[in-house]
Amino acid sequence: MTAPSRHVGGTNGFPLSAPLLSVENVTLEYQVPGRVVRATQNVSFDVWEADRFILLGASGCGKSTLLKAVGGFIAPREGRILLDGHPVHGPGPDRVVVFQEFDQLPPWKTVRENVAFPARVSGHLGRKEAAERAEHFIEKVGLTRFADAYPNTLSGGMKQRVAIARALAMEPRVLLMDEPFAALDALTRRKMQEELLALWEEVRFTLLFVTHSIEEALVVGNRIALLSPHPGRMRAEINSHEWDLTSGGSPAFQAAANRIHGLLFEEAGADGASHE
Ligand SMILES: Nc1ncnc2c1ncn2[C@@H]1O[C@H](COP(=O)(O)OP(=O)(O)OP(=O)(O)O)[C@@H](O)[C@H]1O
Repeated sequence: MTAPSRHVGGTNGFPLSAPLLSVENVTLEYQVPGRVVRATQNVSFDVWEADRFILLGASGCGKSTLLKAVGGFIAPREGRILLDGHPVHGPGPDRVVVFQEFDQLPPWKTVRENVAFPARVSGHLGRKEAAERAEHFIEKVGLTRFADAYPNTLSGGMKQRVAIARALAMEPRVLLMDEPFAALDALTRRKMQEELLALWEEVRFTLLFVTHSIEEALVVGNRIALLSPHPGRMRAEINSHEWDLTSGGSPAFQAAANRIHGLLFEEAGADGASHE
């Protein structure tokens, strides 16, 4: 396993600041009739402010379950999750999730209402302030012309833009994204990755992003946790800040993708028995 990267500095090599989010030895399980399904085992990672941290792994390695646990929807069987040093005990507006599904927006609300309402409730804002914040983020995702439209009149990509604007307008401590672009066509997916990175450049939010695409992980993330399945365990953690949307197809990018593929599948397969 590669050494976990740390935001280190100073002369003694200690982290400059405490992590925003700490996942410490987290084991997650589902109780189903007659048995327990262990989704993750002993998973640990730290996310610092303004990180774009990726959970990458094959289907069933527990990525979504980890995201749900950080969201506070599932309690760890073992281990703990800390946000700003405090244990997570349930959902809260400091952690907002953007899902893959296009139906995550209430269809009876316009784009403007979809973005303003949660911001108003979570931020305890007045109507005017919430409306201003909504306008700001609707503009950031390029949907000003559609502010009065209803979700059913928008494309899949536009709905995801609304979901992102809605989440950012709530100003969460960490934005959780569960394969947000996986249901989009390849061109729209790439465009959305571009837009997300441009938004990050501007807003510098902290992102925890789930994907099973190695390429997407490399371009969207600055750090990547590789998980092996059944149950999900940390296989490795790597830095990926050197890659962006212009890197795709270069020999070095391809080599990085191949290396990750090897870490996820070939090496895991070779010694898989010791991880079960
Ligand atoms: N509600 C549930 N009840 C029982 N088992 C579940 C439930 N949700 C997920 N699991 C199991 O937990 C494990 C991890 O699932 P999870 O959805 O977190 O994986 P994932 O890496 O996100 O997969 P995918 O990429 O396919 O979405 C799997 O074995 C899955 O079958």
